[in-house]
Amino acid sequence: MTVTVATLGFPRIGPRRELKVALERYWSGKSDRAALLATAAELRAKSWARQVALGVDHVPSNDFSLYDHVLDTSAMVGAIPAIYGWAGGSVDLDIYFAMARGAQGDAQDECGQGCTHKAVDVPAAEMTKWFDTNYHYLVPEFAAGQAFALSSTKVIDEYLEARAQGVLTRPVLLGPVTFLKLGKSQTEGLHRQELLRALLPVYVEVLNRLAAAGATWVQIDEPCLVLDLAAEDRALLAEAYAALAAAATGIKLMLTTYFGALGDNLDTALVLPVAGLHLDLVRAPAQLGDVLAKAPPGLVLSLGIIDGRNVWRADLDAILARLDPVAKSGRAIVLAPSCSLLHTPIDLAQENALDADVRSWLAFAVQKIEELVTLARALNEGRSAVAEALAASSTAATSRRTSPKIHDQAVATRLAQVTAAMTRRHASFPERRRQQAEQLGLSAFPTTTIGSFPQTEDVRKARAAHGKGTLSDAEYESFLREETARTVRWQEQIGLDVLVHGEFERNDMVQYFGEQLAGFAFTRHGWVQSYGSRCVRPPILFGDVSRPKPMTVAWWSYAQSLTARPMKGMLTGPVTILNWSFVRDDIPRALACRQTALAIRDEVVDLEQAGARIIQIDEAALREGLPLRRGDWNTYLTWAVESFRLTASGVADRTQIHTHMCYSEFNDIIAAIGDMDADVISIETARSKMELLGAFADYRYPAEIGPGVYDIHSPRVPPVEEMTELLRVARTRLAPDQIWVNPDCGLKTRKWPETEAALVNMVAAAQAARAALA
Ligand SMILES: Nc1nc2c(c(=O)[nH]1)N[C@@H](CNc1ccc(C(=O)N[C@@H](CCC(=O)N[C@@H](CCC(=O)N[C@@H](CCC(=O)O)C(=O)O)C(=O)O)C(=O)O)cc1)CN2
Ligand code: MET
Ligand SMILES: [Zn+2]
Repeated sequence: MTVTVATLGFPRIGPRRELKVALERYWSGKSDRAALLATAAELRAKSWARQVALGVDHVPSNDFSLYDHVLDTSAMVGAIPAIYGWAGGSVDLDIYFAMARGAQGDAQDECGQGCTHKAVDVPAAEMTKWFDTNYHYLVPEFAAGQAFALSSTKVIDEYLEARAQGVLTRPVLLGPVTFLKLGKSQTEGLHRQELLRALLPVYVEVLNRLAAAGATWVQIDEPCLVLDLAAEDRALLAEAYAALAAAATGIKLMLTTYFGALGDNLDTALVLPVAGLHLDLVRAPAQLGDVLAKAPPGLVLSLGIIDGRNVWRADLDAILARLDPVAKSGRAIVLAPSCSLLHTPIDLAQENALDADVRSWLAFAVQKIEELVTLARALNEGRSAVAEALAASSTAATSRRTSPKIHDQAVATRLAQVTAAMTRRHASFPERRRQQAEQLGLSAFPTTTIGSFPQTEDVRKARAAHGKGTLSDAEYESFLREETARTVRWQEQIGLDVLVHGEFERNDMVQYFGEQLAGFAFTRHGWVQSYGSRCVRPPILFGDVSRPKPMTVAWWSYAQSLTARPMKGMLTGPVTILNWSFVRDDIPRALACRQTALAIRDEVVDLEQAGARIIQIDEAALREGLPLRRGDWNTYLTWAVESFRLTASGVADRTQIHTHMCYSEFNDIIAAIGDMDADVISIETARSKMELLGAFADYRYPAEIGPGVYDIHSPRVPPVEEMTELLRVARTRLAPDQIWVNPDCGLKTRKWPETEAALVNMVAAAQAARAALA
């Protein structure tokens, strides 16, 4: 039987982030809807054509999104919260982007049809991490009596669009059970079974329309199948797929799982009435044996054997050795990446500045597809048909394994000398707190920000020019100094208590450190979507990590020299550096993390020596690194927390260590957060209205907390009363002397006008809280 090749999803942003540019132009009013939609269509056409040219048999459609595929699904089924004022019918772009980004005033109204729009002031929907990735989705919201109706025909439209270009695609849908599981309801006790029963007719309608349009296969993603599931979830899956199989005409479903093993859900998955099943054999290689033993003979297996979550070139010989017996068994198989290629950069061919050795060890989305096609040809036509490609793969694997670039004896020696004492502060928190209060002398409800200030076009342009050499080192430096000085003065002026330098010199909180640490490589165009138009270029951790020289001390010293108020030292922690990088797969993650911890520890000590009284070590990604299965949590949390403590514990008791985590689910890991033993933690709480403080209160979290009162993900300016109210709620959960006042996260994505207005309001809210205390 012929082995075929599928991609489960291709990056949406375009090789040069064309989608980002088009979206931001549209949002700022510099272009119109037609221009945005034309760019989007062009990107889709190019990505389909490219995949066809590379030899993909099952090219996906509806993997593209203007913002997020979960939001697309909410639009498809008409799950639009009442605050967005949707009147039914098809969900238009204004509502779509209001859900994605919030909306304020009438600035965004550009229907251009002469209708009078009311001024709107709505917050964005909640955004959270997609499984254990750095991709964020918009959380679906379900109301009491939630009804569903087909409200966006995007999936059908894009199928037809590709078809018109001669490409018969396999449309991608987010499966109904995962969709419901990712969502939340404002009403307690809203039954998921009722929701599912209301939802299924929409899915049936979509499948029938796709069938009518000519689709034969549909990829239906149910990554919830790799999570710990309750009996109730399993029942929902059974009910959902029975209904889809019974009602949908002629469509074959490829049930797609990724990011882990089916594990104890395998039997559940295998009895679902679907035509195919996709397995992540990178995260969970061992499951292939079980599946082969148990799967009904007619079930098409899609084998996810190329890593969709990392950038390493595959060892094709090793993979072929595993595939041979499956191919010979006569079962229909499809070769695929482990998951959508959304999480990898697009094309290594664009990288001409990478170290040649490191480059030869890498594969981005395009190269991964080439690997899949090579593997399929080896199985279909024999190895000799692709001898050259196989030899190149094998040479690269050997080169990487034996390269002197990845080992550093000094790092190994230093790691061997780490003691338990190095992971503990000297005194316990109450004693540290006393010393810190004495040294800092802050008032109640101290105000601060999380670190970054707006990364304006000017800042980015200056950095780009400096990179190109058209702006000299001295010019760039003096530009950054001026930005920093202005920002420090402004923070003093509006009355913030603890200041930051603004991070203008940083391209990104992880990449900036990656560029200065030994053991990391970085790309020019290796962008990966994080949310909406926002992208990151994850550094590539390929070797042992060390810090050749101080990284942030000079900028901190300059900023502190401008003010008498405490200036926070600002660092990214080792767990976050690790989780937001592409990490080597030849040593355990825990070890790479410890190496990074030692490097950042050196920076912490140097900042203290330079005079820093407060040092913030951001661990924004600690939670997203949590394994998807509860049974694996402890191991991870143990080494992650230990790495943080190793980083933070080189300082005196009077030095205040802050950490920052911008997410809102702590209930499950609050004990580990406590074990980190930070003096102050800032967290994201504005969108969830302080919901998560319950976890801290129940745990009797002893240290100080800055629950974010300003949702920085949206241009919306929160009024004083809104933040005062959030602080009032915080006071019902925490002791007044525990509370700091700060935004949810850094302000790099914001513009100055809204930032200024919001922070002035925030300071006023803190003053109101102080007054209420007196
Ligand atoms: N790594 C990481 N993950 C994270 C976060 C984070 O901050 N970092 N925050 C959370 C939310 N996610 C976010 C992800 C990205 C951005 C973000 O702002 N990204 C920027 C890019 C940041 C960057 O690397 N900037 C570079 C490159 C900027 C650039 O585009 N330069 C132009 C040229 C500039 C010009 O001429 O205008 C180019 O290279 O083409 C720089 O400043 O130097 C963007 O998409 O716009 C924000 C939040 C969770 N995950
Ligand atoms: N210090 C960083 C900033 O303010 C923390 C961001 S967490 C994603 O941008
Ligand atoms: Zn943050």
